[in-house]
Amino acid sequence: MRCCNFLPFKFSKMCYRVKPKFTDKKFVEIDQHGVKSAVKLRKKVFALMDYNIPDLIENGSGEMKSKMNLEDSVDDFDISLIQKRFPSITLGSAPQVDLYDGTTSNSEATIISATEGFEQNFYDSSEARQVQNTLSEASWPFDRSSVTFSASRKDDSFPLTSQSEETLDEVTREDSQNKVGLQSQSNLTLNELSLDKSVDCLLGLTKRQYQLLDNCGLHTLRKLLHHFPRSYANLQNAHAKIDDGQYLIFVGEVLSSRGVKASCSFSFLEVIVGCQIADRESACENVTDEVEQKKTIYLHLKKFFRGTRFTYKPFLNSIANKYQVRDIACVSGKVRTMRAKDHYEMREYHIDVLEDGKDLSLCAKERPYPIYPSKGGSNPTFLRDIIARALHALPVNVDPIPKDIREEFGLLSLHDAYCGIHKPMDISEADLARKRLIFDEFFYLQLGRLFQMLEGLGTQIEKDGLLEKYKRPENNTACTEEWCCLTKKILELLPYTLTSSQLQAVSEIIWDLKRPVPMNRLLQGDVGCGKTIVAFLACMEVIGSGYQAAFMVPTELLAIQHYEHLLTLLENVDEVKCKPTVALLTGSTPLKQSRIIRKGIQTGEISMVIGTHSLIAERVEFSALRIAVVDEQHRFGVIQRGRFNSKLFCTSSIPSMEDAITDGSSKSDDYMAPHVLAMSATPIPRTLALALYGDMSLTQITGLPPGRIPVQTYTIEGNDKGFDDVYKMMMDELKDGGKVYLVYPIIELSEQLPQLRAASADIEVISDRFPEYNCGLLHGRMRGDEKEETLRKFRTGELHILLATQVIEIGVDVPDASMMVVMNSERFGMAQLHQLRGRVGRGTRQSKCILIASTASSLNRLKILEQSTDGFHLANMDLLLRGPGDLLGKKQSGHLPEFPITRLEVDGNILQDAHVAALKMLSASHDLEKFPALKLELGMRQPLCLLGD
Ligand SMILES: Nc1ncnc2c1ncn2[C@@H]1O[C@H](COP(=O)(O)OP(=O)(O)OP(=O)(O)O)[C@@H](O)[C@H]1O
Repeated sequence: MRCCNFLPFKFSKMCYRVKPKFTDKKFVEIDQHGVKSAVKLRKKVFALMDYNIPDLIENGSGEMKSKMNLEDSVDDFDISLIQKRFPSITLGSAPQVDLYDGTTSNSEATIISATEGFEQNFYDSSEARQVQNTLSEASWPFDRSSVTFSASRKDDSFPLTSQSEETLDEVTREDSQNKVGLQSQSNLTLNELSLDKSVDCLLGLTKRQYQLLDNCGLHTLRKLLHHFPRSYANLQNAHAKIDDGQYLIFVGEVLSSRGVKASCSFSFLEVIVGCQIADRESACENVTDEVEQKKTIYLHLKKFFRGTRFTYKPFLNSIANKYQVRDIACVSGKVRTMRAKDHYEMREYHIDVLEDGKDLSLCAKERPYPIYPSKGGSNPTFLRDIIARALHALPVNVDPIPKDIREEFGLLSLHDAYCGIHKPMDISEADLARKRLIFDEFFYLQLGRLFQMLEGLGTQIEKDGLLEKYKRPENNTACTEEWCCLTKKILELLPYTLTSSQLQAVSEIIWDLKRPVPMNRLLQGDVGCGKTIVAFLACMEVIGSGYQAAFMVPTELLAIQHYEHLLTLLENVDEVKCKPTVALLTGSTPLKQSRIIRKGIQTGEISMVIGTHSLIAERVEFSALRIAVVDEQHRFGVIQRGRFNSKLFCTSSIPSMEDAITDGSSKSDDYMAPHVLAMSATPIPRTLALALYGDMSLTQITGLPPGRIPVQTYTIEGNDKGFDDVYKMMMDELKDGGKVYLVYPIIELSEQLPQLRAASADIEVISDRFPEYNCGLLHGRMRGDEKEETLRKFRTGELHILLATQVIEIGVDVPDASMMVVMNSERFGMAQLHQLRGRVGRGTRQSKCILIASTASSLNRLKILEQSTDGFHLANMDLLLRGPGDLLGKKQSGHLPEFPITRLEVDGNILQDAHVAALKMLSASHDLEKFPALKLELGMRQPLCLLGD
């Protein structure tokens, strides 16, 4: 066999076997063949095999020993001395610490407290701060002159070794102190502030790497830096037993450092670090031996480079020379056991060379090790390296938020935040960094929305007024005396008195209605708290001032219910000069009638219209629409809600109501978009509401009307015994004069889901079971009039049991319905179940709600409902359990801004800060002209077209 064919064959075989014992033998064979390139080939073998250096040293030829220059190193190196300085080297395996693992903030709190405890025990942080690490490995390709470092960061993760670099650090420190700040923002060059430079500004980035980043969508520094770690491994000091895949931290001596060209386009750096650790195994064998046994382990740190340019000798030498034999280094990362005993490979690692005379205790500190999610096929180690480079390339004064705002809200600078999230010295630093980045996510959202609202206003006074309104929402109420006559009259005629929370809500809304700026308000309240009357009163206020009102609901059933309710309320309103004319407009309204109604709306004869989506149809033209109420607003898209905005009114008043105009504001209010009052009966946590509707004012009705008895909730497993019990309870309730809802997840039986009970299939079963009571069926496939007829019969008592699907979930108000049974209730979300439950307990009767679960295991989640009837509490629980996406449903969560790092369920307080900060900035400069960097950043983050409807 020809030598050139033979050698590759032999090598490939060796590599395949990966048996270090054969290494020497094979080398002898190579030498025997006298191949010129034997040395070269040998390097390739090293590259491709898990070879065993000490074996080579002990068993190998002298030539090899001298080449490797390792013998002395091993002899001289007394790791035990160093290890004595690290009393913390006691821990073994460590679980990975997930940044976002838990569903509550507890996990984060535990991590922090655990770390704090650890730090207290093992080192004095002031000492630790003194240590300087060496230049990180990833820094080699940079143009060092362009790199600046933040001095405000307590520990620099990218410490410098040379004097000149320290001087640079000093300069930067002064620089950062002087430059950043509210007054000086105009001094910053916008170029410097831009995080949106292409990643190709990173020196040393190969074409292939650039391509890779581009493919993953990480084409700018911002994108790259916003690829946040998924979690942090909690680095532990190596103990005797090292397992595959652990993230460990070691201190040891560099035994060798080599840059090896493995092929014409492939090279690698290998640094071998020897570390001494306690030898548990031999200690166990020799129990009488009091002296602790030590053993040396060998870490093979490997880093691979692909590309011809990385195979040149100067490059290989430069990377190898960064680590000198006998350097003491702190190595952290993921270990992989090699075949040879006590040899471990690390491909994902971080190495810091420690300087002489420095306190090494820092190395014993637990250090979070960022773990990145892979993206677009690029591996996490690669991303880690590139991100490290991006951090180096990041100018220190990259922060568009002025210094005084940062100080006021206790925020890190943006530069430090990026360093802190990607290379934290400890978990608390990562946490601070995270706080800053979350702040930014909320801040720009709030800023953008407020900015846009201000832009829509003409005068400075109006702008100041709007900001003032947001700053002091508690002052924004109109007391009852300020209400118009019609509203006051209806208030008097109500068969009940409003609760204080309802009164407050009406006052807030009416205050807003009197402003020249279109209101955009969300009225939230628990099921049955009495939102409808609050909205009606708001409509009356507008009508009483000579304008029109529209009330849009998601279902026809609800529209009819509200219409009838309002007519009853207005029946007694005789003394008022102009009694409002109310119309009902839904998809089922006969064509002729709907034409008449539309005409009435257009001429202004109709002052209020209640209806479904039909109200926002283009053909419906209002004469003077001043308020649009959108009930169950989450059922409508943002666009649909926004449609009302196009219904500007062009005359100042309705002809028939001219006399009623009291506020005299009409003239100036021509061509204004109507006020929008959105209502939600699905309480969503305040944070989520603000995030979703950042541009909306929020009014909450907190209590329930007096005399309500909380609904008793029971969870029961749906087995034979369970159903027997439920039927018995139903019978008792019916005998007692009550009415029962049975709620089903589906209408017809399904072959795919045989465990589900279906409404139409059960009607016979229930009728047979309760022969002396009348049963009715209500579901979404029925015609509008059929549904209405069935509901009417149930309301009047002709029907005693109503088998329904979730069509009854919203708005159905039958006050004397006193019991609800929900079949397969695990199929419903918590908020949905709460809504359903809200259909009972609306009168003075003690009501029950029975949640039947298909399996025992699903009972736990339902038990939360057993314990609480507070919708806000349940919404919070739901948010924690399912996250905002599921809680809001597809339609609405589609409008939730993307929060890459924020968890809305736990980060609510930061949102409040961000809101205040945004108001401050805009108060200082309405158009942000004083803060060009901030304005630029806002434009980058929030393309304004995405913000509005
Ligand atoms: N202050 C009050 N005192 C007594 N009853 C009230 C009061 N306010 C409203 N109600 C009555 O409470 C019932 C529920 O009111 P309403 O339908 O407005 O609630 P809601 O908040 O819209 O509920 P849902 O979210 O279920 O639609 C109605 O029958 C209403 O007449």
